[in-house]
Amino acid sequence: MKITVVGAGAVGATTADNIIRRELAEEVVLLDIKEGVAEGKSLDMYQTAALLGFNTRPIGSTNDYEKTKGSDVVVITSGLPRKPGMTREELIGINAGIVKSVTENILKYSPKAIILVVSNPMDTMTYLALRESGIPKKRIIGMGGALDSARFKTYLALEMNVSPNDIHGMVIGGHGDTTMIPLTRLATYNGIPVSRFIAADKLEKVAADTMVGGATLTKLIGTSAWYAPGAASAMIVESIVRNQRRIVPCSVMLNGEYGQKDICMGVPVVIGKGGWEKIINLRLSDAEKAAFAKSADAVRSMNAALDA
Ligand SMILES: NC(=O)C1=CN([C@@H]2O[C@H](COP(=O)(O)OP(=O)(O)OC[C@H]3O[C@@H](n4cnc5c(N)ncnc54)[C@H](O)[C@@H]3O)[C@@H](O)[C@H]2O)C=CC1
Ligand SMILES: O=C([O-])CC(=O)C(=O)O
Repeated sequence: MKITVVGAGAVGATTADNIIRRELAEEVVLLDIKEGVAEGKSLDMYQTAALLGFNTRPIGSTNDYEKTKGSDVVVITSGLPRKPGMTREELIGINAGIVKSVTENILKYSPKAIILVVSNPMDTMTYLALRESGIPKKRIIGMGGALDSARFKTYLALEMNVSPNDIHGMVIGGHGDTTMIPLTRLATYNGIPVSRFIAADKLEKVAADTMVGGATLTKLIGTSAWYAPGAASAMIVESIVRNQRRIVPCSVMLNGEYGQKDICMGVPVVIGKGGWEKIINLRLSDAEKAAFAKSADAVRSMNAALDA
């Protein structure tokens, strides 16, 4: 098994670090355009092997795609992160060009790879990678809902003063400050609806905090987050390489599911060795359906900006 992570910045390096520590592949290639950075970070990571006991070999590359040849899974994190006060959508101008060229280069050397898109605005970048590559849709997955759901569970756990590990919940829709949909109605504390433990107004605040989870961190840190994004990306990679068939909300191409077509958006999917294997069709309430349709309108207008 060989995995490539493109972009050796905050998210890419953290993703690679999580993948390596869990020995998800024999080789992990980290690639960046900045001279020496991927090589340096890979060597730094490899020097933790003697301390942590893993056997995966990280390999750095300054824009040499030959080194990525034959990758089974590729994570694309290259691109600008937002600064405080910005939306993810404002990154489209620069990141679209980066994601397009990276996808082309990757597929030249790894035509069978499953691609996990992380760069923002993620739903549109996922759509772009699929449209430009023309590879089977099940091999292109956008990472957003895994992270948003982790944030949702964390805020629920903090509100209830319980372990996040006992909370189940999903965030679907677009990966944007106003487009994501935390499914409070379906969230549970070990199977028990969280509404039994949290008052309605508090639950609404948890949902609102989840939606601006990325913006809150960006304001605090000065750039966007990387620990949870890296862990979320590695979790999806693990479900692919170990064929765990976990249900994870991911941005995938819809063809009539959830009432939408020709758009990549976050819905629960089964993730296994073939990529996303099937979409789980949730029975949404009327309000949730309306929120999904509104979210789709926003994502669709962002996709239209690709051709503007
Ligand atoms: N989908 C999600 O849930 C999340 C998405 N993101 C997004 O991930 C992206 C990366 O964020 P960070 O790692 O924090 O940024 P960063 O600035 O730390 O790293 C980005 C890296 O990409 C590299 N890069 C730029 N153009 C490249 C190219 N053509 N080929 C290879 N490498 C190239 C840069 O040199 C830099 O090292 C951003 O677009 C950010 O918005 C971040 C967190 C969560
Ligand atoms: O907030 C951002 O710009 C980065 C991101 O997508 C997240 O952390 O959810």
